[in-house]
Amino acid sequence: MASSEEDGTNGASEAGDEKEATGKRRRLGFLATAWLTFYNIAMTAGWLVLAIAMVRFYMEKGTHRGLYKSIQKTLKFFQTFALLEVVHCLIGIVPTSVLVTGVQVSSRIFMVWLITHSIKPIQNEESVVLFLVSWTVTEITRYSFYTFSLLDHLPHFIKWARYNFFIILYPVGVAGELLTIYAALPYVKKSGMFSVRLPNKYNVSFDYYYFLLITMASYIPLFPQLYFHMLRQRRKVLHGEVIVEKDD
Ligand SMILES: CCCCCCCCCCCCC[C@@H](O)CC(=O)SCCNC(=O)CCNC(=O)[C@H](O)C(C)(C)COP(=O)(O)OP(=O)(O)OC[C@H]1O[C@@H](n2cnc3c(N)ncnc32)[C@H](O)[C@@H]1OP(=O)(O)O
Repeated sequence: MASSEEDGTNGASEAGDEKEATGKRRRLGFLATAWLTFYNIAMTAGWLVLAIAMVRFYMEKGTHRGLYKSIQKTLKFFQTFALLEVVHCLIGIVPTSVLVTGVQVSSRIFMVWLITHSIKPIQNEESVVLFLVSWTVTEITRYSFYTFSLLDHLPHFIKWARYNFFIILYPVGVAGELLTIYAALPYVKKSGMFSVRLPNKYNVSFDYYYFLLITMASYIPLFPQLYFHMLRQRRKVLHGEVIVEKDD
């Protein structure tokens, strides 16, 4: 964890940040900046709507049962819209790796469409709330961070939150996702859904149950890479490591 001294800014680094932001806008061009600003504002608003809907639901009903059903349309829309993030990387308007973004976005799309949407009996699992809450807090922070950065008015708290909340929210979200997939396994095995059995005219077989087991196992090598990527970003942004390297 960073100390407040490490996280705080001083005059020199603030001036550096400002110069860097202006440089970034110039590099991006007007159209890309305008699009990203619109995209980030829309996504912040979308996830804020989701947060408000979840809090209102819980306050009115006093239970998490039925929560997923009540927010699913908004969730599906905004999480699917996030596929554009892969496009942003591919066309080079954001400097993030296509692979890192691809893994992050595809795992979310997979959770939304191929797990929670498709397997109705698991929609009331507590683990669904776990990943919904951690995704929502993360995305409100992340998209507002990008928006304020593009507008050159980044409050320190948003920057701090972007590069600290994930330390807890990432493992919590991953735990929620894995527990939800785990809860889905018996239903998938019993129903044989999305599976293709032999014999068939194409002579191929696919077992969704084993696919889910492999997917769960793939979190072991993939999640640490995303987590360490974020830790590196945190060191760069909050501790100014790259700025020091550039000055050298
Ligand atoms: C088909 C089945 C697939 C199954 C796969 C199974 C394996 C899955 C394993 C992985 C599990 C992940 C689970 C996950 O869903 C759980 C959660 O999310 S829980 C909640 C907590 N989550 C997080 O904290 C997520 C953190 N992730 C991210 O932030 C991003 O998605 C990530 C791509 C990982 C990192 O983002 P990035 O590299 O972009 O970091 P930065 O924010 O520091 O940005 C770098 C620079 O890019 C600029 N940028 C990026 N996006 C924008 C934008 N939209 N608008 C403007 N600018 C943008 C940013 O400003 C930085 O620029 P610079 O360096 O110049 O300052």
